[in-house]
Amino acid sequence: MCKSSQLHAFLHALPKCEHHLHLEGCLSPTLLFALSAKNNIPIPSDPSYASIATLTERYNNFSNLNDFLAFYYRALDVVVSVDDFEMLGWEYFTIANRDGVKHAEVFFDPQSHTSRGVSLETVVSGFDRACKRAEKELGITSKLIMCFLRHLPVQEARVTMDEAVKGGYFDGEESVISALGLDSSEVGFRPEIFQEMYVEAEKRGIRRTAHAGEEGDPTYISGALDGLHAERIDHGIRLIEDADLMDRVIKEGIMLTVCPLSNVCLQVVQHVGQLPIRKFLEAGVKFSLNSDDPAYFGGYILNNYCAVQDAFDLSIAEWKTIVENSIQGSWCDQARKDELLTMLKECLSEHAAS
Ligand SMILES: Nc1ncnc2[nH]cnc12
Ligand SMILES: [Zn+2]
Repeated sequence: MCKSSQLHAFLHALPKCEHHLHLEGCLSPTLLFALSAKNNIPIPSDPSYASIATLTERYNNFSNLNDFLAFYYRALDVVVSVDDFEMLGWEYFTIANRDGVKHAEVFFDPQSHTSRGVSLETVVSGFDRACKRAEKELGITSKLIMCFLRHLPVQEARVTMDEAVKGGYFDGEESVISALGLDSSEVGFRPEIFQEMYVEAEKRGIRRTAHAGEEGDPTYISGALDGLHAERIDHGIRLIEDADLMDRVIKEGIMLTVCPLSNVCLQVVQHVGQLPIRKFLEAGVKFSLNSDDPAYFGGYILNNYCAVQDAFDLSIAEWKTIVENSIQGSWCDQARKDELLTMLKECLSEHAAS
């Protein structure tokens, strides 16, 4: 709940688009223990995994991105079947629906599963089922974004991409996987390393984004733009450190997918008020607000909207800008964007009348 309960209702009602959400980051301690029991796969012996409560407590104390990622990858051992992946995806969509998400472009990390002997087909089939069910039962439209793990050798990304192409999942915006992303440990793993795959994806009509400027300096952002032809930047908050690059991002209309609670949990900033939200709004940098790995970072998208409101006391006009930009920066078709813009207009009128 936000400090202002009237604004909480308004933020709740806004038609949200989420662009930075790792489906694997929705594996809550409760679901981890449930899948461990169901699949008879032991929980790690580390004392942090003694109970749901100790694990939740450990999740409140990440020291940085790599500290978090070790828990994120280890937890995945319990996710093995198509049903498990569907359950994980469905966990996200049901909570996203509660929070007012209408359109979601969600990441998944195939290499974190294929390295354990789980096939790409199993992963994609399960997540795709969750996406289709979300559209049918909740009216949430979605896209799947396949991410390469940048800490692994580039040849392994090549193998993953070849497999996606061979499986018929990766050929144009309308295919099961409609976009490419890049995630995992950032510093030391520059975006340009993955250029070859991004060039091929562009030729295939695949949309492109990359994590950059989360822990890495602004050259990681320019590297993703120049080297990968990224159309969006995930996180990107360190853009604020380079005025010329910021001008370029504004001119080219590149949208950042900002994740406020994630940045606090991973100690990129000490509190949400330190994020350049107001500076981005004043300068005209487009951004959406997102939850990243909500099972680990203490909140889903509405918690992120509320945290920004509590820290910056934004006006209704500023929220209109944020939500409009997040609709326009989505990769859905124009008809869907028009529907979302109409929902936004209705939400604003209702708020004005209240
Ligand atoms: N915040 C994040 N940054 C990089 N890789 C990730 N994988 C899951 N969450 C991530
Ligand atoms: Zn992320």
